[in-house]
Amino acid sequence: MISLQNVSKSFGSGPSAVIALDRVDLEVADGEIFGVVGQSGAGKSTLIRSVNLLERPDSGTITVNERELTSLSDAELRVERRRIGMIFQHFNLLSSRTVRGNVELALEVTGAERRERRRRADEILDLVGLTAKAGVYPTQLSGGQKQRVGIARALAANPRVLLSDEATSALDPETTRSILELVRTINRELGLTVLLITHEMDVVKTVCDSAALLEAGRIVEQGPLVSLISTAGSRLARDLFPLGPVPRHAGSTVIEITFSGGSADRPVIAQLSRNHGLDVSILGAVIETIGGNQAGRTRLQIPGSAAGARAAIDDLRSQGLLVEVVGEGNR
Ligand SMILES: Nc1ncnc2c1ncn2[C@@H]1O[C@H](COP(=O)(O)OP(=O)(O)OP(=O)(O)O)[C@@H](O)[C@H]1O
Repeated sequence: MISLQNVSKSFGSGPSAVIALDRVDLEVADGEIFGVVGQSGAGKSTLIRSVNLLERPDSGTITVNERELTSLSDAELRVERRRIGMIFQHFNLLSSRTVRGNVELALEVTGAERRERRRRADEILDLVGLTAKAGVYPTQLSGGQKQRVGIARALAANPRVLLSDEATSALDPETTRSILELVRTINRELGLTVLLITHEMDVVKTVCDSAALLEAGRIVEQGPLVSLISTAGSRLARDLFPLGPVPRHAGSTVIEITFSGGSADRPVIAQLSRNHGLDVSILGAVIETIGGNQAGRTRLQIPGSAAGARAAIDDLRSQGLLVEVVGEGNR
C-alpha cells in the first residue's frame, strides 16, 4: 500500500514561492494500478518523486510497504527504496553498460554476488522479452526496448511497488500499448502495486484500476474508475469519455447518460422513444472497456424543456442510470 497523508511541498520562498503539493491525501491499495493525472505544472512529478522521497515533503507523512518513510534515517531509507522500483520518461539508462549491465547495476547496491546478479538479470530480461538484446548497448535499442530495460532494472531487486513517471510519454501509441500491457502483466503476475503519473487519459483508460485528478497541487477527485464513472459531475469521468462541448439546441434538452456494467447492453434509447413517444436524437457516444466491463456516455437530445422531459429523465434514473441534464435551450 502507498499512503500519502496531508503532504505539502513548496519550492522557493516569499512571494515567488510555488506550492507544488497542497495537503495531498492519497491511498493506493495493494496490487492496484493507480494513475494520477493533471495538467502541466499540477504537481504530478513532485508527487511521484515524494513517494520514495527523491523529493522530501515540507510536511505530511508517506507510508509505503507498511513503513513510514518520512520517519526513517538515511540508512533505513536506502534499504526501503530497494523495495520501490521506478521508471522514467527518458529511461535514464547508462549508455556505457550493456542491457544486462544496466539491470545488474540495480543489484550491485543490494550486495548480491556476481553470479546471482547475472542469473537474476537474465531472468528479468526474459520476463520483459529482451533476452536476445542482453549483450547490446542502449543506443542500439528502440524507445520501447529502452523502456523494457528500464522496467527490468526497476524490477531487478524484487520491489513491491513500481513508480512510473510518464513512462510512455516519449513513445508512439503502439509502443505505448505494448509497454502498458507489460505493466499490466507484471502487476498481475508479481502482485506489484503500481503508481503512475501521466497527462494522457488513454493511459488511465487502458491500464488503471483507480485514478486521481491533481489540480494546482490539490487532489480534487480520486477513486476506482468504476466508481468515478458513475459519480455525477465527475471531471475524471468526463475526461475518460470526452464528448466535446455541449451544443445549444433551441427548444430541446440535452442529457448525458452514463452506462456501466450491466446497463451498457440495455436498449435504453429505444425504450425511451417508445415509452415516452419522444423523438430522441443521439448527439454523441463513447464506449470503452473499463475494468473489464463496457462503460460509456451517450449524449441525447430530447425535444422540449427539461421540465417537459422530466418523466423520461425520471424513468431513466429509476432504471439506475446516471443521467445529467447538460443543456436546455429556450425557443
Ligand atoms: N525544483 C523545483 N524548483 C522550483 N519549482 C519547481 C521545482 N520542481 C517543480 N517546481 C514547480 O512546482 C510546480 C509543480 O511541478 P511538477 O513538475 O510537479 O508538475 P507536473 O504536473 O509534473 O508538470 P509536467 O506535466 O509539466 O511535468 C510547477 O509550478 C513547477 O514549476
